[in-house]
Amino acid sequence: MNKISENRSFGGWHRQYEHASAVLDCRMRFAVYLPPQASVETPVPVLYWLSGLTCTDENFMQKAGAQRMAAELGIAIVAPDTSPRGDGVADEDRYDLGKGAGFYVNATEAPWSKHYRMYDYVVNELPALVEQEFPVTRVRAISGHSMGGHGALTIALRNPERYVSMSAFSPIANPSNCPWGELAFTTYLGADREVWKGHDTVELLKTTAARIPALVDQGSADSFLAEQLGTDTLEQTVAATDYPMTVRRQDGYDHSYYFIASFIEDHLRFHADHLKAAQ
Ligand SMILES: N[C@@H](CCC(=O)N[C@@H](CSC=O)C(=O)NCC(=O)O)C(=O)O
Repeated sequence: MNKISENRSFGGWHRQYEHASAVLDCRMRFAVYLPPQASVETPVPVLYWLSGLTCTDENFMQKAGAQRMAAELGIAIVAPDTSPRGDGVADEDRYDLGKGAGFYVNATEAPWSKHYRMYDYVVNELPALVEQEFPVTRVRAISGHSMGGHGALTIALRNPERYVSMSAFSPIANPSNCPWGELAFTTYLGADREVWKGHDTVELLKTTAARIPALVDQGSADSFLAEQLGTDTLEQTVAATDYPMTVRRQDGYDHSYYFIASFIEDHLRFHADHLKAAQ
């Protein structure tokens, strides 16, 4: 693992690292924010942040403005990249498939299955590395935006023993029934819609017995809301299953990081309550 940048921030440190990923079979970059409290004597819990289409580890760290509150609350934040990278990695000449669009699944279809295993990377390989290299505990929460909101919710719902809380901004909540999700799942997972259900928040909510506290924010002026995100279906499913998920509609907000920056404090405080209770 190589450190490739570091910046002091609110008394803590923002750092970027590059490492060889065995799971993805390529070199990967991720970012970590370590709050001032983090030390070997006082390890801190971790919030994993999964970004959306076209993003790298940098979008959230540079635009969300999360560091001040993470420093105050004593939470580390880890932001991985959104797909495998490198010259030998399969790609498509479009923004919603291939590099920058890993959809947090393990691809089973050629040529994608060689590198596109973002589910295993986020669930297992990256936390193992983070917990070995940094002064953090094994108490984790997970959040994300859009494609990353889909990733955060589905990964937590599939692994309730690994996360104390989950949240999302503008998640792709029902990817089996929207153009982004149908394209990605057909391409990475094949045509069997039963397989897709294992990576679809709405479908997972219908069958899970676990109850992970959850917060979702959705802007009313989001240009992707009608066609891609499935928020109405999410709300109906939460009500029908009595799932402990708060879905907030935020008037006039769009899909951008201006929206995320406006409400990230609420999400960090929400996660901090659950992370501290589990320490
Ligand atoms: N057509 C756009 C789409 C890219 C986009 O809007 N990406 C969002 C996430 S969308 C769902 O996963 C994003 O977070 N962009 C990065 C940012 O910093 O805002 C395009 O290609 O521009």
